[in-house]
Amino acid sequence: MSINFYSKFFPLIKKGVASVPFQLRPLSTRTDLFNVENKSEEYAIFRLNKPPVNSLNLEYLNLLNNQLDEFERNPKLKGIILTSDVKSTFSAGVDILEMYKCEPKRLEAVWRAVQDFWIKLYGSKKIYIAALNGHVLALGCAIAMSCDYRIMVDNDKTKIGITAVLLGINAPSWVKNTMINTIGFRETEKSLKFAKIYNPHQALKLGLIDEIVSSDKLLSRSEEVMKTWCKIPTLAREMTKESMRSETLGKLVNNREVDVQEFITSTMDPHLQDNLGKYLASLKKK
Ligand SMILES: CCCCC/C=C/C/C=C\CCC/C=C/C(=O)SCCNC(=O)CCNC(=O)[C@H](O)C(C)(C)COP(=O)(O)OP(=O)(O)OC[C@H]1O[C@@H](n2cnc3c(N)ncnc32)[C@H](O)[C@@H]1OP(=O)(O)O
Repeated sequence: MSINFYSKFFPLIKKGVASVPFQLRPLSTRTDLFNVENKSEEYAIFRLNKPPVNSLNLEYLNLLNNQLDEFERNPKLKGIILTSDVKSTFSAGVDILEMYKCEPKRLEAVWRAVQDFWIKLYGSKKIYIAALNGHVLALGCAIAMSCDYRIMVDNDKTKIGITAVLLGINAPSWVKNTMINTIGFRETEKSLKFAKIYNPHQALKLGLIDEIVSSDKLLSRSEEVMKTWCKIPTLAREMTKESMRSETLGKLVNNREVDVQEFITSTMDPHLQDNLGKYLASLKKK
């Protein structure tokens, strides 16, 4: 069995990048939109910071994809804690303005960047812990589910879930598969079919998240879990992750064009555009 999981799929994402030689990286990276803090040689904290809700547009997805590549190029780094500096939101998913009244070419680029992000994250051999400080919606929920472990703040007002169906969107098969792998088939069917949104305690009961902690303990608990897992023999942990995830990953890697076309066709549908316009207005009205 191949142990080089990421580089097995990576050339399919961005030809040639897998051969970029390893270089020494700075201790931390800060941009206006995210912050990476290397806590030790072994793990880093990756904080999204695009107020008001960490919505994912093309430029942001490209930036985040570059950062995931950066993590992969560091062989000493074992894990990443993914969280957000934005108050009360982890991520509200794709920037709806990218989907509403959009140009097909731009929409295609957005979707390819979304696919890249999921393939890099779900396919990474490294340990990803999602420290969920706030709302985790739509693609934000798919991102959290693609991590190895989810810890969420204890706040009943915080929401997690995917409500695509309310707007007439059938969630892509790789999102469904990720959810099935997290909470099982029956709960996924109910969750997606009925646009279920959960508070942290409901999500914990379902297995959508793994732990709940008070907000002041979110990072310390995430670091505690990370430190424990960094002690597990790396090769065996990586091989186990690969064997658990390769089938699901391969279903998108080998089917990207169909997934792109399905997304463009469904998003450009006039009925969906109408729904998106109303939905955007309802968000702005609040
Ligand atoms: C189109 C929805 C389809 C659902 C898609 C389902 C997905 C299936 C899974 C994955 C892949 C498929 C394709 C993926 C698509 C998406 O991810 S689309 C994004 C769907 N996201 C949402 O429906 C979340 C919408 N947002 C909210 O519910 C709330 O904003 C909140 C995150 C709970 C935060 O609430 P609050 O703190 O009260 O903040 P406001 O609602 O006032 O929002 C602040 C401003 O941010 C704007 N905004 C919110 N979300 C988005 C977004 N996703 N894209 C762009 N802009 C967003 C909001 O309009 C406010 O703007 P103003 O300040 O009023 O200008």
